[in-house]
Amino acid sequence: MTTSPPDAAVHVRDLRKAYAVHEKEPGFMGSLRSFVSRKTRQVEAVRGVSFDLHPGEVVGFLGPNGAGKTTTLKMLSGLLHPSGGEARVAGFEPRRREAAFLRQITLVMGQKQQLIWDLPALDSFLVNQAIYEIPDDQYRATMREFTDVLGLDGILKKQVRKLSLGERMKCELAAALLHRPRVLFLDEPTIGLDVNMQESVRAFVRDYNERYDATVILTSHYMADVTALARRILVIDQGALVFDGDLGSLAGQAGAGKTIRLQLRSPVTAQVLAGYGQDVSVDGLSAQLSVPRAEVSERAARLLADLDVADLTVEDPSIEAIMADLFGHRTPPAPALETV
Ligand SMILES: Nc1ncnc2c1ncn2[C@@H]1O[C@H](COP(=O)(O)OP(=O)(O)OP(=O)(O)O)[C@@H](O)[C@H]1O
Repeated sequence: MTTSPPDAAVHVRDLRKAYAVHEKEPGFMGSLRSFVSRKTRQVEAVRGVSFDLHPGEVVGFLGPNGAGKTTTLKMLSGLLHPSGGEARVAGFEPRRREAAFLRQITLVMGQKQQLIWDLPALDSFLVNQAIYEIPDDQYRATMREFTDVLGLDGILKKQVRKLSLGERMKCELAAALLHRPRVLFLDEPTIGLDVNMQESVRAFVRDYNERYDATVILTSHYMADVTALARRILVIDQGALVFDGDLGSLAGQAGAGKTIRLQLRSPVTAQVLAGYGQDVSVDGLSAQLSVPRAEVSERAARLLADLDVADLTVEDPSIEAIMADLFGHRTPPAPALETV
């Protein structure tokens, strides 16, 4: 067993999880056969993941569908027992689910809800106040703060079932953070929300992180969440950590090109620009193209020399482009808006 660095908020070494999956042929005969002899297959969802997070760090946890993100977060919050390896969160072993540990963490799953459906959110908050033994003055202060940052005025006394998806998600977040946890596991916290609501959730998470120096692990299919909140990125693929670093290095590793944006003084066709780079698009006197990272200066110099350019800017590739480079067709599109 390794010892965790004394200041690590999250310490993970060689963490593993294998699920036993029962397999059954389709149809009635399949059911009969599986009744007589049951076939079991091991799915290695997480295969030896290691990382450390220091207090206050916000990391984006990315990977294609089925990579092992949710399984890792469930192990770190103690909902699943690892098949091997070691995890410590805020100094606790998550699998023991000690009360003192549960007071330090929260797990928010955008697809699941903890609020009581038929009651106003305020009632669920009071239940959480009792469960986490939050003193009255702290409860009132936190409620004031969350109401302010999340704009909860006017929705707390409505039945949860009557709230819009975005209003409900705001209440879910407030309920999950009411006990002021120091470590946040946020699994798709903005899923299905419209762009404004996604921005409110991001602003809330940013504010909470700064106010309480909270450590945050965030998974999201909306890359804007990740770029807005996280400086460090962990990428998991088929249960293994394949990247740990900043966005710029991830772009370098993925081999994604840079984007050159042009403002032209006289029109140029896409065919002409195709001689300078790829993924060319032209809209009147504006154009953009993608060029290999190592050749940015040479291509930019040629464009400036050959064409009548009013302005030229160079941008890093979007994180969507990076993930597409890394995982190609396995990268899921952002989910469609959910209706409730
Ligand atoms: N309860 C379970 N029983 C069996 N297999 C499971 C179970 N939960 C997850 N898996 C499998 O483990 C693997 C990892 O799943 P996990 O949900 O952790 O991935 P993920 O990265 O969160 O994916 P997504 O982005 O689609 O939510 C997948 O192959 C999945 O099918």
